[in-house]
Amino acid sequence: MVSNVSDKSYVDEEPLTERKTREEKKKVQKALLQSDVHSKSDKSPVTVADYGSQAIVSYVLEKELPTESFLLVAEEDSGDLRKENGQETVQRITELVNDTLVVEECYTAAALSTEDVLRAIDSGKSEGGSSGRHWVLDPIDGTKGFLRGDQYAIALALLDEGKVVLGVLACPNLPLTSFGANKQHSSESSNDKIGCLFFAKVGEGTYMQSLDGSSPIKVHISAIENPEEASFFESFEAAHSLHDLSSAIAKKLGVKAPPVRIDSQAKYGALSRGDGAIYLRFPHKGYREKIWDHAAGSIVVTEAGGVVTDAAGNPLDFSKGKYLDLDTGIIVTNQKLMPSLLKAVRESIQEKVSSL
Ligand SMILES: Nc1ncnc2c1ncn2[C@@H]1O[C@H](COP(=O)(O)OS(=O)(=O)O)[C@@H](OP(=O)(O)O)[C@H]1O
Ligand SMILES: [Mg+2]
Ligand SMILES: [Mg+2]
Ligand SMILES: [Mg+2]
Repeated sequence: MVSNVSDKSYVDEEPLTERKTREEKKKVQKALLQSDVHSKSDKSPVTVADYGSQAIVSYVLEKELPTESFLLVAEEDSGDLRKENGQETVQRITELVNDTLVVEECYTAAALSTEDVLRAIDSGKSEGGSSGRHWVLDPIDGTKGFLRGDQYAIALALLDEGKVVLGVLACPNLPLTSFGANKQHSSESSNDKIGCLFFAKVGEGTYMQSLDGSSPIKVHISAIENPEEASFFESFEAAHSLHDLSSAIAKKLGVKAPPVRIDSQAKYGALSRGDGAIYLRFPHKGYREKIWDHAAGSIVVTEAGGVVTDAAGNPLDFSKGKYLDLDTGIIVTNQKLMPSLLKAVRESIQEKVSSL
């Protein structure tokens, strides 16, 4: 629940002209990106925006933290870009990066070369682990959502000795007020202002502010205790999570509302302010979860009072390198609902197995 919804800077409707400009920008962005989408070896999409975002975050972190030995675990690498047919794409990424850095006045002096950009992307090659400090970055989480003009997030976290101690989640298409069961694609149609930044530091709670810079407010996970009143989030993409298993779990719990399907770690952000009460994620057999898909989101939720575990109730372990080594899936809710959610998950998985 957003604690001070009476704060007018949050709930003011966006003026019509600004909304039109934003919609126009989105259309242009979408058209531009359709022609700049590439397929990675695992067949997932990557765009100039994924590479550009990784280059910028990596470059800025390294500039801002000159005294720290800088280790970054990030999703993208420059392998495909360094191939012969990657030159044109690298050129476009470099233009995008320089145009963006120019807007931030302190970086105007530095026009980056294509090699600087490739190097910045490759700073993200650290493997993570249980010792020292590692930044963890998903430069665009929910690339498919980004391409559809739906939800996506830029997700950055800091691991200290394998534990998440800081998380920042930028959700440019997430409405500032709420994203509930009846607002599945509200970023396209509502008058709400959009663009949220969530941030959490261990022991200090979770805060949200608008991406255009209002003052932060503290947010809290839903306090709902009766599952009949709860709504739940799951992946937009059926290929990323077993929707039929989530639906069986929700039915067993007595959840009445239909699932709210949104892309990316925006689900964790929305959950941290009480938009829904549960997040269920059950990837298809054989998929290995990466730490950059959950590190920032998990601290944003836990610092807001939530609990994040695997399907067996174990906390997520970010100390094992790039991958999360977990049992079956990821579930998130508040402390009150977790015991009954775990029971419903266990029973539904057993029923699924015995029906095979
Ligand atoms: N097969 C499969 N199963 C499970 N998860 C997968 C799978 N393939 C990809 N991914 C990862 O899902 C990330 C997108 O987040 P979500 O799954 O939460 O969003 S959604 O499906 O787009 O709704 C997405 O993150 P990005 O690659 O950053 O977009 C992937 O890391
Ligand atoms: Mg990806
Ligand atoms: Mg991701
Ligand atoms: Mg990504």
